[in-house]
Amino acid sequence: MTTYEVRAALKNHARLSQLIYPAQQVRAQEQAAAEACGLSLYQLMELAGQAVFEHIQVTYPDKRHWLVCCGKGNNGGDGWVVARLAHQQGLRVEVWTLCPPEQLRGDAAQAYRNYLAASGTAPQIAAPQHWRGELIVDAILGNNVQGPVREPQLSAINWINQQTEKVVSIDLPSGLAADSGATVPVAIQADSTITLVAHKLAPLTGAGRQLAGQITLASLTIQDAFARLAAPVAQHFNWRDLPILPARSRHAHKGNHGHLLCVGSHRGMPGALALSGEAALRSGAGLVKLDSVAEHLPIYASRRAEWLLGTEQDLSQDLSWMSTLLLGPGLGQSDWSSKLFEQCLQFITRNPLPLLIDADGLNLLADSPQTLSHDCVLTPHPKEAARLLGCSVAQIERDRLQAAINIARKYQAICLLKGAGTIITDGDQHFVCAGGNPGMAVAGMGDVLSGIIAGLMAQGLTAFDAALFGCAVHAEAADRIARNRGERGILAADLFDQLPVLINHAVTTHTSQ
Ligand SMILES: NC(=O)C1=CN([C@@H]2O[C@H](COP(=O)(O)OP(=O)(O)OC[C@H]3O[C@@H](n4cnc5c(N)ncnc54)[C@H](O)[C@@H]3O)[C@@H](O)[C@H]2O)[C@H](O)CC1
Ligand SMILES: [K+]
Repeated sequence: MTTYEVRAALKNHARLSQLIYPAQQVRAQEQAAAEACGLSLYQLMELAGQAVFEHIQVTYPDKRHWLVCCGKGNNGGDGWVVARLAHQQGLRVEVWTLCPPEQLRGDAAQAYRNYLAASGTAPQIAAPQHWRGELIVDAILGNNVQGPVREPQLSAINWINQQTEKVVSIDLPSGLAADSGATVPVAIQADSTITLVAHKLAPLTGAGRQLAGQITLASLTIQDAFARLAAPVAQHFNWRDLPILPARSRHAHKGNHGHLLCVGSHRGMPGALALSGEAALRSGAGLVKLDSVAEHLPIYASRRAEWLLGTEQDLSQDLSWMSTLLLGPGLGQSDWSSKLFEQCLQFITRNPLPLLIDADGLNLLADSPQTLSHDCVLTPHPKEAARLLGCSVAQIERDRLQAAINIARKYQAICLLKGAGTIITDGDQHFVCAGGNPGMAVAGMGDVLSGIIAGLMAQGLTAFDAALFGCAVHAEAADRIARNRGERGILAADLFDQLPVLINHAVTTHTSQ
């Protein structure tokens, strides 16, 4: 397979709705973008309020008694617009303002005055007592949270999180830091979030994906002007965005599609390497060899005749045979593990070849850090990422993108940081996978992912392209199963049947066009 520019194709076909912007870029450019469209910032706030109001009416048509909680800034201003529109439509709406109205400034003050003129109803300052409504609009904090949430916003967030009614957040769940995803100390748990102007990173990865609920983007009619002015930080993508893989030549033979060597599975852990090895075959790798402890070989031989098999005695010759190395699934951290790890890394250092390090291979790498190459993919989950950076898991989760960038730069490799909204970066270009679901948080899913990516690298995709393609296919496979059978009870091996369909489906779809 010729080297294929998955990354370039994703970037060339990116829609604005897939680009992710730093909050500072949104705040800096939305005014110029609005003015380029003949709009004032206040008119943009009106559009924001209308978008939120219409979203709520469509999503929750039966909810006729709302509480709108407005903060001090323009996120609160959006809330005043929503409250006014709801009042004008005859809904029962109460406003809880965290800022005495006379202290409001700018567009937010204007939105408040328009609300008061339309409703004649003064807002309440204190937390509602014995409130019995149906829906809460979170207009407390938006994309401009600075530092840990202070009072009275903190108490308001905690009060809302204790209610049972539906919660709709404007722009971001209040308290969620737009770019890092930090929630210090707490953020709103929303049922849905209407993201304004452009996507920010936090709701798309890590805890933010849970806090935001269902995300809807409202670009407020300024998307084209905004895209010309602002610089995105990352791109959101999924399986449907993947470019076609080149069809295979008619006279291909198994040697054309890579010699993948999978090293791992210390004594008692045969399953990990089997999952990776099968995923690699299902992803189109030509020859796949498993090197593990001798006692596992009969298990592998009885499970899949297609594999070549070896032990640590064969490792030296197998390293010379291979074109791509997958190191780590089930490897363990024993002396046996360390010996194989060192032998593999020393070989790769002398003979640079595509390499994927996963699982305990990452823990062993963390114990003896060394720079690798951009033809290497590291696939840590947050705990392994913390080991690789020598920090805590909490620090990883407080800024997932920066953590992935730090790993990519420290080890000079592609970093795929697993978790909700997997992040893939080479340290300069950053992608967030939109696919995936909590049903993937089960044993073996990581082994399958590493097998898919290594299988694609064996077929000639670059490390970055294989990580992007493999991550999206892995997530889509699990999402299809979840759509059919629900999220609980998905087994890692269940993905195998989906893999050829998804990889070849891309080929079939595009070749038919
Ligand atoms: N017309 C427009 O500009 C539009 C803005 N949109 C909405 O506005 C927000 C961004 O508004 P901004 O005033 O910049 O910030 P916020 O409303 O998010 O909050 C700032 C506000 O909150 C206080 N604050 C900041 N940090 C903390 C903290 N850690 N604890 C407590 N309070 C905090 C701060 O003092 C300010 O008063 C954006 O999200 C949109 O919702 C729309 O895009 C429409 C056009
Ligand atoms: K909000």
